[in-house]
Amino acid sequence: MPPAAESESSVREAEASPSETMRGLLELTRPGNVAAAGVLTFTGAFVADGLLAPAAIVAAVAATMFATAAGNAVNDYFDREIDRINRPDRPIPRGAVSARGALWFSVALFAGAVVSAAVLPVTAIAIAVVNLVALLAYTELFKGLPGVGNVVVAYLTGSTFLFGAAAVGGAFETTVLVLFALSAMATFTREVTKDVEDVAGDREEGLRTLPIVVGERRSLALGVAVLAVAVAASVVPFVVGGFGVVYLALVLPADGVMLWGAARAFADPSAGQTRLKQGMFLATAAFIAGRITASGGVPA
Ligand SMILES: CC(C)=CCC/C(C)=C/CC/C(C)=C/CC/C(C)=C/COC[C@H](O)COP(=O)(O)O
Ligand SMILES: CC(C)=CCC/C(C)=C/CC/C(C)=C/CC/C(C)=C/COP(=O)(O)OP(=O)(O)O
Ligand SMILES: [Mg+2]
Repeated sequence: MPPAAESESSVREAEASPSETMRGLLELTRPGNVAAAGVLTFTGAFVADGLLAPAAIVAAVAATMFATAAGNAVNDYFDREIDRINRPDRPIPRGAVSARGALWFSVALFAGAVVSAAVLPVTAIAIAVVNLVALLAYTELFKGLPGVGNVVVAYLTGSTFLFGAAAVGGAFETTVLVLFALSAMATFTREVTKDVEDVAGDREEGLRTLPIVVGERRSLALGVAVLAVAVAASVVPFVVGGFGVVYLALVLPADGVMLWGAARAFADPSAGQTRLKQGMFLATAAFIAGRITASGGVPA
């Protein structure tokens, strides 16, 4: 960052009160995502093994929540110039948190993730190591490559199911793998939609995101195709995973909301990505309800 800009942002930082800074730090973590990622991790463990290993579940959920918070905070640190254009209301561009403060905050959160994951089985530790490296490398290495950043975020989000299941020794249960695939595909579609929403700032910063390289409509069409596959596959946990009809009663409306969001994105990417997220959270509830009402097929 050039000295003048640095001094300008430090002037704004000097105006931030302690309460504004605390609120800014909390906002950096994107607490809604942190909570949701924790729920996904719990769901992976629950689907794989029920509640038979509570200590491992707690450690896995904590690791995921620390890692997601850390990833969001370090993403805003690296994105601070782009966000001055795309998201001027985010904590760093608005001066609530200094860039250096955000960086050290993310380091502390990453340390929490490492300590929490260290007590888990080796498969879970391996997933955590891969994820922590991917989170650190995402913005600088992957985000600016067409489609690659979207795939990385999609993997990271889906991996929470694998991580939770690995924490209790069931990482590769069929149903867990299906939930991994469903959430990864839906997240890919939402990430592409968010890139369409962010084209202005991303182009200004020279990022070669999918919409910038292949066009916005083609990118959105790819997102719809990927989501359609996920929607079609979303009945699998009911057909082969033993998830009850309650699962269908929740996942089918979730599918509808996600498809609605993907279609809406062509006219309004911001509204579309928000709708997609709502559908994804409803689908998460469907997974949990499905496992609670599961019969056969899934461990007691
Ligand atoms: C077809 C079907 C049934 C799909 C399943 C969809 C599903 C359950 C997706 C899970 C999505 C979810 C609840 C993720 C947790 C939150 C999270 C870690 C999201 C990753 O977000 C990265 C994003 O770029 C952050 O941006 P923003 O949300 O705008 O802050
Ligand atoms: C299981 C373990 C140990 C870790 C998983 C950690 C998880 C669930 C990560 C998924 C969420 C995620 C990818 C967070 C990192 C922050 C990120 C990449 C946000 C997206 O950044 P941008 O592409 O800049 O989009 P924004 O415009 O929202 O900033
Ligand atoms: Mg960002």
